[in-house]
Amino acid sequence: MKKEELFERIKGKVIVSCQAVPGEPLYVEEKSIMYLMARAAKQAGTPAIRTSSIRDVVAIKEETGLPVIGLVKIKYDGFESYITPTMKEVDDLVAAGSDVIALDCTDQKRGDGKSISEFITEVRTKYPEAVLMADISTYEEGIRAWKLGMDIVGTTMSGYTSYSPKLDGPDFELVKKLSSELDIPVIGEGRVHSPEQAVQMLDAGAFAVVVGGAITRPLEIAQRFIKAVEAR
Ligand SMILES: CC(=O)N[C@H](C=O)[C@@H](O)[C@H](O)[C@H](O)COP(=O)(O)O
Repeated sequence: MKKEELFERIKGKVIVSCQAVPGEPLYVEEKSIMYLMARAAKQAGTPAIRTSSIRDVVAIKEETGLPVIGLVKIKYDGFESYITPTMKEVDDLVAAGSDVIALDCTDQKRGDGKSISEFITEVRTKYPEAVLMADISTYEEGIRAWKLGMDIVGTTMSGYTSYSPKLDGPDFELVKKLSSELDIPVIGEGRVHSPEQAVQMLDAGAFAVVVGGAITRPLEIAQRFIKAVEAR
């Protein structure tokens, strides 16, 4: 799908993130079951799915026919970044037909001696036509990713790097600042737990919103209910 067509499709919408990694209740070793979550999200009207792992990218594309924002979560020795940290994962996602490739564009430590600017430039050079999403945690990281030619910036990592604010809810401020500066889509992502917060993300300037755990992580949802009741 062409970049412009994809942008038109997701503008002002909720993209559902369907992810389960080993250790999570919905991770099944033998086969991907995330395509069932994606089926539900499609029926609800989502224009695209965000997912992790090659097998889930493939299964979800096959099930839904929707464009997919793909990433590979992997923790290499010496790396803090774990979202599509090296060219190997980028190559695999491209080969799997991922419509968008999401990668960590934070200042977190990389174990390969490359700066994040070098890595982004390598990816952009190798795949000039790919649609690349930068998962960032601060304003400065967002600006740098944009300057280096990333196509989309997402606030995915805000709250998950040691130096970004630890908020209970979404980072509306970051969305607001980035969307007023950048001429590429800024996706509001991370801890959007209610429909009201999704609307607030768009009101803050987000081009689209990604909602994950609040829809597709039953453990997280159940914990939130139980915690609230226990605190009563
Ligand atoms: C920090 C990190 O690793 N985020 C991951 C990135 O893809 C996913 O685990 C999140 O579910 C996704 O960002 C959506 O966020 P939330 O599930 O809060 O709606």
